[in-house]
Order: sequence, then C-alpha cells, then structure tokens
Amino acid sequence: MKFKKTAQIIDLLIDNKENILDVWLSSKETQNILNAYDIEIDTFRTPFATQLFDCYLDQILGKNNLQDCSVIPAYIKLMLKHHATPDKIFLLPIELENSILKSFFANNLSDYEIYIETNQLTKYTLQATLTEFQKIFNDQKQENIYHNAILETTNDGYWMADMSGNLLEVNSSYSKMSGYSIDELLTMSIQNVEAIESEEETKKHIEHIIQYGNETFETIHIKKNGERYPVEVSVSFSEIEGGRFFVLVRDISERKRDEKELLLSSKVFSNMTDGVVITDSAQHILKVNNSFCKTTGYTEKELLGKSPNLLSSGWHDKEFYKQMWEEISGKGSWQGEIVDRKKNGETYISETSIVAIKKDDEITNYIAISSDISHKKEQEQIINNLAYYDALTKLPNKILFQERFENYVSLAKRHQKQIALLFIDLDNFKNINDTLGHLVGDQFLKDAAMRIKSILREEDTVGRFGGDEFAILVQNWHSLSSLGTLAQKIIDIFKQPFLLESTEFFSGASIGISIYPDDAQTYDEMVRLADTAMYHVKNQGKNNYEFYSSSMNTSIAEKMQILTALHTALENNEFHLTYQPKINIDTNTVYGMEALIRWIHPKLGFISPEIFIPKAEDNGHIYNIGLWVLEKALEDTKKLHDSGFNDLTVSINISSKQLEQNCFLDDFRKIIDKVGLKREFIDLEITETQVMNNIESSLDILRQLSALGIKMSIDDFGTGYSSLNYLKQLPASTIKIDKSFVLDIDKDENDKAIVSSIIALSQSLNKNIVAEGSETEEHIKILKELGVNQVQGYFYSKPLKFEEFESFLKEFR
Ligand SMILES: Nc1nc2c(ncn2[C@@H]2O[C@H](COP(=O)(O)O[C@H]3[C@@H](O)[C@H](n4cnc5c(=O)[nH]c(N)nc54)O[C@@H]3COP(=O)(O)O)[C@@H](O)[C@H]2O)c(=O)[nH]1
Repeated sequence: MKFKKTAQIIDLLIDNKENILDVWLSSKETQNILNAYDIEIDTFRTPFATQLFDCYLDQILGKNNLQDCSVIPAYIKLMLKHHATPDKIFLLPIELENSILKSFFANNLSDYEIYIETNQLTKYTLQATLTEFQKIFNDQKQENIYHNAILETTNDGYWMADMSGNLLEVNSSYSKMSGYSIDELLTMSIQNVEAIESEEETKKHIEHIIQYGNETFETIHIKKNGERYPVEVSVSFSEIEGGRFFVLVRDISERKRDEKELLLSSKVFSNMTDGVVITDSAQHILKVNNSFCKTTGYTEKELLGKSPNLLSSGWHDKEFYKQMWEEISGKGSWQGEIVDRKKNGETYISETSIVAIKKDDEITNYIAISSDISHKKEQEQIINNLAYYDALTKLPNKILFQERFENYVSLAKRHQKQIALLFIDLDNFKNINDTLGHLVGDQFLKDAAMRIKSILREEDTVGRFGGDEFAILVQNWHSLSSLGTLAQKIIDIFKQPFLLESTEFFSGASIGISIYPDDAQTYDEMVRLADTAMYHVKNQGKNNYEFYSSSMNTSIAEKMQILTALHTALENNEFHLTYQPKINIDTNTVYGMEALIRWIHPKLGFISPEIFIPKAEDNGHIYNIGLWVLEKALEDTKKLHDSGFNDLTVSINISSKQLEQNCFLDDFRKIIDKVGLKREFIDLEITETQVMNNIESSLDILRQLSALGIKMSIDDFGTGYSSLNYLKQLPASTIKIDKSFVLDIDKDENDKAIVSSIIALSQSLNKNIVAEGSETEEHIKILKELGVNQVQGYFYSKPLKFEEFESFLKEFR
C-alpha cells in the first residue's frame, strides 16, 4: 500500500510532533519548570524550537545525528534575536552532551544564562513523553503493518477517498484490476473509474452512504483500456479528517460468468427434454427436472427424498440391477434401457445414463439422465415387424426364418442335434384367390397359418415364404417317424374344410422334408432339398409328405429336361392322341370318346399329360398344342364318321389359357371348317375350376362357341367352387363327375352322397351327367342305381390309340 503523504515512519512521527510537544508541555514536570522560570510556552512554538525539536526527534528515531543538523545554529540565532533575552531562559529539551550545539552554545551563548541543570528533568520528561508516544506509534505502526499487509495481500481492490471522491489511498490489487498505476489512481476520482453512474448519481450514492455509514452494491468499473467489468463495492464512511470513504472493490467478472453459466445450466436443467434426477450418495432424490416429472407423472414434491426405486416396474430381475450398480461403482457410469413404471401404473422403456459424481474419491451424488423411448421402441418394433414378419399372417418371413435357422444350427452344433425343415405347399390357394378374390384368399392364408401354428411347439418356427408356401423349422426331435407324425398332422388339419364367406372350401398340403446336417449343411441347400421333396409329393398326387432323398434330384433334372423338350415336341411330331370311349350304360353303346394327348419323347419316354400340360400352360405352348389336338381329334372323328361310326361325339380338352387368346375363336372356326366335322359332334371339355376362375370372360367365349353349335362339358366337376348362379348360365350341356368321387363310391358313403347330389343338381339344371373313373362293375352298378347313364373309365377301356379305338368300336358293336 502506498500512502499519499509519505511512506517513511519518521514522517509519521514528525507529522505528530505537535502532539508530542503538546504532551510534553502539558506534563506536570515541564509545567513546573516553565512556571518556575516564567517561560512562555510560545517560546517552544517558534520555528526555531520546532526545528530543534524535529532534529531531536530525528536523533531519537535514529534518522539523523543531531550533529548533522546544520540548520540549528541559524535558528538559534534567529530565536535569540527575536525571542530570547538574557533574563529569559531558553530551555533546551535536548541533551547537549556530545552535541555540536554544546560548542555552539559555549561560543555563542555565553552571555545567556542557561539553565543547564534543568536539562535532565526536561530531558526525562520529554523522553517519557516520547517513549509513550513511541509506544502509541509502535502500536499504530503495528496496526499499519497489519493494515498494510491485509490490504496488500487481499485480491480485492482498496481505496480511501475523500468527500469529493478523490482517491487518497489505493492498493496494488485495485491497480492491477483497473490497469492504472497507483500513482495514476491517486490523481483520479471515483468518477474516473465508475462506468455506469453519472456524476449526479454518484453524488446521491455518496450521500446515501454518508447517511447510513456503509453500503455494499454492484456496479461496473472501467479499466484503463476502456474495458468494463463488474465489481462489488463495499463502502464504509468515517468522519475522520473531514470525512473519508473506505472502499473495497471486488472484481466479480468470474462470479458473474459463473452466475450466467449457472443460470444457463439451470435453464438447461429445467428445459431439458431428457428427464434428470440427482440423488445423494444414499440414492435419495435431491432434484428432478420438469421432463422427469412430466414423463413419470410424479410431482417434484412427491419425488424429493425418495429413492428412484419408486419407479421400479418389476420388469427386471435382481441380477439386472446388481450388474448395473457394479458397473456404476466400477466404471463410474452405466448406460442402458430400463423398463420403469409411471405414477399411473403404466410401464415405459427409458434409455438411461447414470453417472456417479465423486469428490475426493468419495461418491457424493448420482445423476441419472433418461428419456422415454417407448414410442421409439414401438416404431422399431413396427419396422422390425415389417422387415422380419409377413404382414398378412404375422409369421416370420424368409429373412427371419433364415436367421432362426442359423440360430438353431449353432445350438444343434453345440448339442449335436439335428434340425428338420418342412416345406409346405398348399393346394387350391390359387383357385380360391382367383375365384373369390384376394380378400378371401388372404383369409384362407391367415387361417392356414393359424392351423399350422396351432400344432407346433413354441420352440419350433413356422414362416411364410410367399404365396401358399410355408416352411417349418423343427428342433429337438428324436426320430424320423416323429417328424412323419408331425407332417401327417399338418396334412390332416388341411383335410378339414375352410369356411370362407359361409362356404366350405377344401385345401390340402404337400410337404417335403430335409434334415440338417445329413441332407445339407447350408440354409439355401436345406430349402432347396425340402422344396425338391415337396415337388416330388406333388407329382406323386399331393396331400402327402416325403423326406428328401438323393434320387429326387434325378427327377428334378428330368423336369428340366421336359421343359426343354416341350419346345420342340410339336414340330418333332412327338405327340399322338388316344381315345377313351364313353359308354351309355342304359343302351350299352359307345356314344363318344374323349381325345387324350400322349407324348412319347425319344429319350425321356412317356411323359404324362398331367406333368407336361401344366408346364405347357405356363410357358404358352398350350395354344399350339391345343390347336393340334383339336385338328387331329376332328380329323380322326371325321374318319370314324366316314367309316360308319357317324353318331360319335368327340370330347376335346380345352385349357382356359387357350380361350384367353383373342384368336382362339377364329382359329377354332378355321379348323372345324377345314376338317368339315359336323359341329354337333364336337364337345369341348373345360374344367370347373378354369371356368369359375374367370367366369365373366369364360361365359362370353363359351356362349360364342355354343352359338357355333358346339357342345360343352364341365370337367372335373366337384373339385372346384361352382356358383349355382353361374352354373345355370353356362351353356354347357354336360357335367362330368370327377373320378376322385367315383373311384371310392363303393366304399365311401360321403363320395356316394356327393355323386348323388351332383346328379340331383345336374337334373335340376337339365344337364347330362358323365361319371368318369368308372373302373369296376360295382362302380357301374352303383352309378346306374343313382341314375347315371353315361360313363367313362377303365372298366370299359383305357384310352386307346386311334386304330385300337377303331377296333374297340367294332368289337363293342
Ligand atoms: N388341355 C388338355 N388336357 C389334356 C389333354 N389330354 C389330357 N389332358 C388332361 O391331362 C390330365 C391327365 O390325363 P390322362 O393322363 O390322359 O388321364 C385321363 C384318363 O386316362 C384318366 N382316366 C379315365 N378313366 C379312368 C379311370 O377309370 N381311372 C383312372 N384312374 N383314370 C382314368 O382320366 C383322365 C381324363 O380326365 P378328364 O380330362 O378330367 O376327363 C387330365 O386332366 C386331362 O384332362 C389335352 O389334349 N389337352
């Protein structure tokens, strides 16, 4: 600290010399002497005395040696001239021994009576006074040292200002703070450092402080470089020396910054969308933010002091929480998802981070930041469902099915077990879909999925591969026969009719089974082999199951060969027709024949129409094949007519794929015109399913054919879903009962009943009945009893080559 007047202690003493002199003069001893010698006190207030006294003090304080006090003789002379007279004593309150003054007095003042003898007493008195003063001074000096030390040590700035605001004392902290040097500050006033108060305001402020003695307030000060900074000012006022302000100035820039940050943090805390909970080390909630209250439904009051356990949903086991707390104490933090419970009992998924706050290695608090991610989870679930589940049946899709397979494989490897993959293809889905529309088709698939699921264990997986294809993964099975039992169960549940739009529909299931790891070790291969086995079943007559065997691969290869061979079969003349007679059992006469195509491939041998017709339909070859059959059958029949069998009607199978072609009618007309067979002897057989699949366009073309004088039969009747309304409108003259009902008519009462009702229906619609599949005498007998008079079947003849048929006709006559 620097004082304005002087830093020297001696100066302080000199400043107080008047007091010392006063004390000395007023002391009893001095008074006695003065009285005794009638000395005027003023004598001691002359400049000479004062100067002499100064020198003396200097000597006492060790500042100066009195001998060096060269001014003294001049002053003594002056004093003698003006004041001292020989009759008046001059009391020197000083020790003259060893002093330059001694010789001076001896030489110059011999004329004066000098009462040296009083010196001792005076000296003593003055010395006592000085000692007392020195004590006071020392105390004051000590105080000043403390004062100085305090004010120099503190980081706060210090001023002392007078009533006008002039700075009289300043410490170095304020100098540092303001950027002004101390000397600069001591020439300045409060106004020069105050940034926001006007002179008038400062004046009012000062008046206020004077009135109340002290005040603490915040204001802005301005540095030498013009920068403004916030300060906290503590002022006290003292009336000493005409009024002094003692001011402590604290730079509060950092505090203001902290306050700002705190305010910001508090705003962030309150406005965070994430919920925040702060607990003490014993997990008592100390603070929560608005978001947390909003999410949980609890008020802050309800939560404070409680444990976050309050939100526990019971969803997680003890192990979960144990691991969580172990991680917090080990790593200092934990992150994860917790299912919590709201005040209203509703559970929600919270994504939570918990951090342990430590001080000196001791945990003082825990902070948990959480957000309700239930909605996000739901969205994820929806996305997951879309990605992994079939939207219609809610069964796993191909992707998830494959994932499950891989999981099962890793388990199977560990426990040396096997996995079975059952590939299921349903019958009739296409018909249902095409006939009744997609909504009913969808319902069928949903019901089918439910049926399959209902007989599986939780640990097995059923997935939908698309269309009417389903697949099952079975783990933990013990024998192939147990798999066979399961496959048979599936087939059996599909024997039960499906009730769709109040109507019963029949389906069926063909199942192929592959085994991991015996048949294949990869997913793709497992699916391929099960699919192969399933096709094998289909080709063998459907509604069955088969385990994959390597020989099946050969038949698949054959199928590929068939497809290739079909392209050139017609131009290579590999087709021929057979004729199966139709018999009137009442008259026992042959009234017609069905033309049935045969394909004998030079390498592959006989290929059944049941195999190649669907393929020809799929790849478009059916149109030309169909025209060839038509022309050939008409030519053969014409020949028979020409040879005398002129009442025979030829039945020709027509695929709906042929009818779909716009040129069919023209081409048909051209052929019948070309061949010249009378139109009334032509009967076109079209299956019930194919007609009903596209009833409107079928009705149209069948009416046009009928208009040409062509007869029509509905083939395979009973296997499709004829609407009575459409049946009435069909220009068909004959209904052919499917052989599947006739073959067991002597054994199965149901089949008999079905045949009986088809007959009744035909009669009511005024249509002829033909029963195909009549293999035995018993069949013929029953059919006759039921009122059927036209039959076709092995009982009379298998399909025959043209020449054989001719012979048959001749023999039958
Ligand atoms: N679009 C065309 N389809 C045709 C043509 N030729 C035949 N086909 C269809 O192929 C399917 C299989 O026919 P196929 O192997 O010729 O079998 C026929 C008969 O052999 C058989 N049948 C006749 N009687 C009996 C019997 O007593 N028992 C028994 N198990 N089978 C018998 O039935 C088939 C005749 O069926 P359908 O046509 O329904 O009257 C078959 O669907 C043919 O339609 C063709 O040129 N074009």
